[in-house]
This record gives sequence, structure tokens and C-alpha cells, in this order.
Amino acid sequence: IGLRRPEDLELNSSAHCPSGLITQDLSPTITSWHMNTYWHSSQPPQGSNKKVSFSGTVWTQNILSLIIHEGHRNGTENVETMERIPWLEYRTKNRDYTVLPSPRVFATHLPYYLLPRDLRNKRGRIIYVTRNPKDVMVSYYHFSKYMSTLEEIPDFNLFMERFLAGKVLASSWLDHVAGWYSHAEDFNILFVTYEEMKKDLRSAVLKICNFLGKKLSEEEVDSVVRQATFENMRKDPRANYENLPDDIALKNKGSFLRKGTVGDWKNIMTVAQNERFDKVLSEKMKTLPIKFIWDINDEI
Ligand SMILES: Nc1ncnc2c1ncn2[C@@H]1O[C@H](COP(=O)(O)OS(=O)(=O)O)[C@@H](OP(=O)(O)O)[C@H]1O
Repeated sequence: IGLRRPEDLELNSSAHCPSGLITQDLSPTITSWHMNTYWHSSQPPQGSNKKVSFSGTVWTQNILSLIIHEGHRNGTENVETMERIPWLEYRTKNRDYTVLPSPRVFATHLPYYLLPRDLRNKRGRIIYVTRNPKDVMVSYYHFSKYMSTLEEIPDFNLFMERFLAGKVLASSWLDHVAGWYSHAEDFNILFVTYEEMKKDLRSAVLKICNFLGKKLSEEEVDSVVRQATFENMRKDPRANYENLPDDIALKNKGSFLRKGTVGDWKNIMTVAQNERFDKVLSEKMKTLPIKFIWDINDEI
């Protein structure tokens, strides 16, 4: 399809990323800025197909799967999320990605410069999903307790410094987001935020359908929205990653879908930690047009 095979990317994976964070030899990052890449297989029509997203990876994977696969939507097929939308950078089961049926959809946490090069020729669509970085950090903090493959750092202060320095799975959130935003015009990309999905899921689903050129009936959109709510995804073992092996997920320590809210950072961060975070963030983001939503009542 004109895209290089993932193994050609020569990633130097340094960590497991069972839930989707990417890792290369960079010091890794966060949990909720993610990216789902999507493209059709052989000979894709010009400029059509691919998508990536950041933050709310599993949520977006689920939404995409529900939009694209009628069998998922109507419950006649039962396919694991990671089978439907595999990770670009983690080839579980040694699958040959070049022979997957169209449309091919992938999730990734790769920075923009490591993506297959034809994405820069806009051959495929990218949905990039971001979430406010304080909630990302807090989500990742809990996630690292849940995943036995991640180092657990109980001291939140220390954890925050690691996060800000990019010494977490998938590397630096700040660099990742800054990189993608400043190179957006090279890609056929749709930016979606976790917070807008949370505030108005139906509009977000329609926005994604529109970007993909996928027409669903009103009832089908209703069905996607219903199945993509936090409450319903939490009950769905595929969406909640309940089938992860016990040696990867410590299920007695929680569940993958934990709280699913905007503003949980306020429950854990101190005033001093918040000020320190804001200082680092504003330095890094001062030239970028990103408005973060820190609270569900903030205007989008
Ligand atoms: N449907 C729905 N609604 C609201 N929130 C949702 C939903 N699905 C997943 N989530 C929340 O997304 C957080 C996990 O992020 P990711 O899926 O990106 O993680 S990962 O990169 O795949 O590890 C994690 O956030 P926290 O609950 O704050 O930890 C999940 O609960």
C-alpha cells in the first residue's frame, strides 16, 4: 500500500505496551495521548485512508471498530479490540499487517517522525486524540499500578517529575503533542479531544464518521454512541481488556477503564505540584495553539 512494513521502522522497543502506549528507545510516556492509525490495505485510493488518535486510545479504538464493523455494532461478531485495531508498533502474534483486509486500522503511540513515510503523503487518515495532560498523568499513574509490566512509582511527586521529563512509557507527552501539532499540515489528520468526546459523544462520533467518509443511519450512530459510553464499555470485556493475561494486568488492582472523567487530577495533585506542572507546560506549549480542558465545565 505504499506504506513501509512496521518492522522497517526499526523501533527499539524498550518496554511492553499492552494497553497501547508506545515505546521506543525514548524514555516513554503517558497513557492518554494516543494515536490510532487507520488505512485501507492494498492500493488505497489516493489520500483516503488512515487515521490516528491520541488520548482515549481504547475509547477511540472501540468507536472506530463500532463505526466500521457492522458485526461489532450489531453484536454478531466477537473480535478482540487488539485484533480489530492492532498496534502498529507491537506486532502481537506475528501478524502480517500487509495482508489485513481493508480498511486497515491501527493504533499507535508513535511520534510523528516515526510513522510510515507515506502517511506524510496523506495516503491515509490519522485521528489524533489528546487529553489534558494532568488527567493523562493521573490516569497513567494508576495504570502503572495495574500493569505488572510497568514500573510502579508510589510517590506521586517523583512520578510527576518522571512524567514531565518523559521518563515514562512512550516517552515525553509534551514532545509528542508539540511534534504532532507543529507538523499537522504534513498529514491528513483530524484532532479530537477526550474532553469533547466526554462532553458530546454523539457529535464526536459524527465528526469521526465525516472524516472517514462513512455514512451511518441515525440508529447506527445511536448504537455506536450507546456502546461507547464509559458505563457500557466497562461492561464489555473486549473494551475493558479483561482478557489480558494475569501476568500482564493485575486485575485485583483495578480495571482498565478506571474512572473515565475530566478533572480527576484535582483529586491527587497538590497546589504546588499543579503550579510546577503549569510552569513546564507553558514553557513547552507557548507557541502552540492548544487549549486544554481542565474541567468538565470549561468551554470547549
Ligand atoms: N468510554 C470511555 N469514556 C470515558 N473514558 C474512557 C472510556 N474508555 C476509556 N476511557 C479512559 O481512557 C483512559 C485510558 O486511556 P487509553 O485507552 O488511551 O490508555 S492506553 O494508552 O491504551 O493505555 C482511562 O482513563 P482513567 O479512567 O482516567 O484512568 C479510561 O477509563
